[in-house]
Amino acid sequence: MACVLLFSRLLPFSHRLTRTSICLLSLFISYLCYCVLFPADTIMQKSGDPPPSCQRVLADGGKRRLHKSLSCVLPREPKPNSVDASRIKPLTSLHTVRNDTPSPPLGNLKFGNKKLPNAIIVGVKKGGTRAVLEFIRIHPDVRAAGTETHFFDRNYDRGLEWYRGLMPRTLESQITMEKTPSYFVTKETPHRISDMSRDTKLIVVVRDPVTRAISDYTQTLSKTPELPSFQELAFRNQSLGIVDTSWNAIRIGLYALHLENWLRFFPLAQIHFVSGERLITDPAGELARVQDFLGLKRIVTDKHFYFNRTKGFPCLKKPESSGSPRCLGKSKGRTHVQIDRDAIEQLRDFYRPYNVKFYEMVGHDFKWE
Ligand SMILES: Nc1ncnc2c1ncn2[C@@H]1O[C@H](COP(=O)(O)OS(=O)(=O)O)[C@@H](OP(=O)(O)O)[C@H]1O
Repeated sequence: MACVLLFSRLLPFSHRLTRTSICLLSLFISYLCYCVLFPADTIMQKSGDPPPSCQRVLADGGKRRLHKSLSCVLPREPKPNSVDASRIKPLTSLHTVRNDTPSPPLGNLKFGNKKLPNAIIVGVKKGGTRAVLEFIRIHPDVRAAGTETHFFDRNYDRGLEWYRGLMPRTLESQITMEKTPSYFVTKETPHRISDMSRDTKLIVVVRDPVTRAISDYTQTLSKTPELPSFQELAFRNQSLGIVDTSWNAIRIGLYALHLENWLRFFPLAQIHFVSGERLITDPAGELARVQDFLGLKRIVTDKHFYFNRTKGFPCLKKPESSGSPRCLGKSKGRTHVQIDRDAIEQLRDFYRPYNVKFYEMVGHDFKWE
């Protein structure tokens, strides 16, 4: 329309112009018409300047213009690795879990933030710590570091920001967890965790110390076949029944002694003890108590477990990440080395007073006989 008007105004004078002038004039008019029909921002988009997501929203038209401007302006977060991304729950499912949870800010909508852990599985080695972590992380309000960080025992010099960097991204409504079983027997760990936050919730998976020691030995033997026999390591003098408490596999099982150190920094109410034995016979029951302790809705239930006869342990029916049933790896649930009955009886006698003391301290009889 603008082109036609312009032509009709200029035409009466054109007869006075030379052929060249007419040509130049037509070119100029064509340029003017082009500018009117294709405004500048459309041309920029077509040149590929804005990110693809912005282009797509623009193509939807004016109705979604606000949406467009937010998605284009928000800083783009780096893509997390595929495991992390698959573990992030859609917001809709979170809201069915906790209706009182306020919506996260728009910037965190997709990936959340890395936070220091609210809860740590601090022990004990070979108690069943991996099972507890894998089972609790099915919960949509829990996210966990996949590997043992060993921050409070081996990597403390690296600082809390390094530690935070190992954590998965969480939404405001989710809690962050990690597990490093050696924490329970490391002298410095309780006060270091307390320095990070006195509110940290602690979980200890305990198991009959005799079975635990044999499990520990079986694992070491699988890596070091030339290892001396269990009896040689466990006793200073087996005929006199003198146990070698300097051997780690024995020392770890002195739960009462280690717990004393923790109680100097944390109240008992802030420590939850999982029975490693019941974790195998009744995983849902133990997980119900863990969820209560963490202040979570009971979402992980017996529906999530089945007993795998080949493995001889409970396995997950449908883990969060893959959607197919899954058991723990081969290093969990190994066949133990055979230890003669006398040695086992001697170790039971040795541990008995420590166990009784431990039951008194925690107010629960774990019945390790
Ligand atoms: N569901 C399920 N599947 C497999 N294994 C299970 C399960 N629940 C508990 N357990 C017991 O966990 C024991 C290993 O304990 P941890 O995970 O704490 O070991 S480690 O300290 O991290 O190496 C492991 O010890 P071993 O049987 O001696 O290998 C298991 O008895």
